[in-house]
Amino acid sequence: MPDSSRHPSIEYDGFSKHFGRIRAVEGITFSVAPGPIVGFLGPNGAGKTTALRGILGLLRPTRGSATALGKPLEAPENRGLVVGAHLDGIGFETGITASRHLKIACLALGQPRSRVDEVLREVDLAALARRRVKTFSTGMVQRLGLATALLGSRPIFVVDEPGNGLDPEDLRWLKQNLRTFADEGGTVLVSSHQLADFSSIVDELVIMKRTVLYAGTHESLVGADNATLEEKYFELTDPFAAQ
Ligand SMILES: Nc1ncnc2c1ncn2[C@@H]1O[C@H](COP(=O)(O)OP(=O)(O)OP(=O)(O)O)[C@@H](O)[C@H]1O
Repeated sequence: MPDSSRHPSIEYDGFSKHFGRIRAVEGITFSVAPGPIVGFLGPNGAGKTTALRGILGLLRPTRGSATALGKPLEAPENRGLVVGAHLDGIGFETGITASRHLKIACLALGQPRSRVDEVLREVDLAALARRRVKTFSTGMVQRLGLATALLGSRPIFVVDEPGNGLDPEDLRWLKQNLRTFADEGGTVLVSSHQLADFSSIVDELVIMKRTVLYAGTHESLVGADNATLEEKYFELTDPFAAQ
């Protein structure tokens, strides 16, 4: 992002990912520093999840690089300790309880079991710790995903479409949590295609559609001509429809 006084935690440098003939992401370059909440926006199929999977070391770039704290996260033991992530469509073993799920994740991450109760409290799921995940609502599943991402007390938090399935109360809770994490010096990159949900919370924006269309502050995007984020977003992503 444009403020070079903060050392970036996430850096994409010419990152491209092709799946056969599908050019999902083409040469994206931007960085994210601790402090601001950075919204990663783009229409369906724009390549957001592919780019996030790149930073998590879950896929290899066709060209370029994606690094967190200066390194690619390909080693699984590094991945969990640097970046807490909650990706859209993540699966849970539905027959187990929330508490059991988190205990297994603690083992995988080398975290003490005491973190389980702490994160359950952080995401307001303590009362449901012994309920089976298959009985959870979508919002509860989202909270469990976020709890898993928070387990390692990591400096970077990457969240893909966290608003999906959340009611307004859940959404307010989520925004407050992301803000607290960022205010405490965490790095937050949160993807969405739901503009209204996040326009009130993101400080900086990366808007992409295969390539980066905008990377900068929320204020400078909408400020100059007093436009709304939605107007600017459509101008960038669908210039013909915006006319
Ligand atoms: N494993 C894969 N194999 C083939 N094509 C893929 C694969 N993963 C993603 N794609 C394609 O890459 C493009 C970008 O997909 P991606 O999921 O990254 O977009 P997105 O911005 O996250 O979309 P959404 O908001 O709908 O989740 C799409 O055309 C998708 O079909």
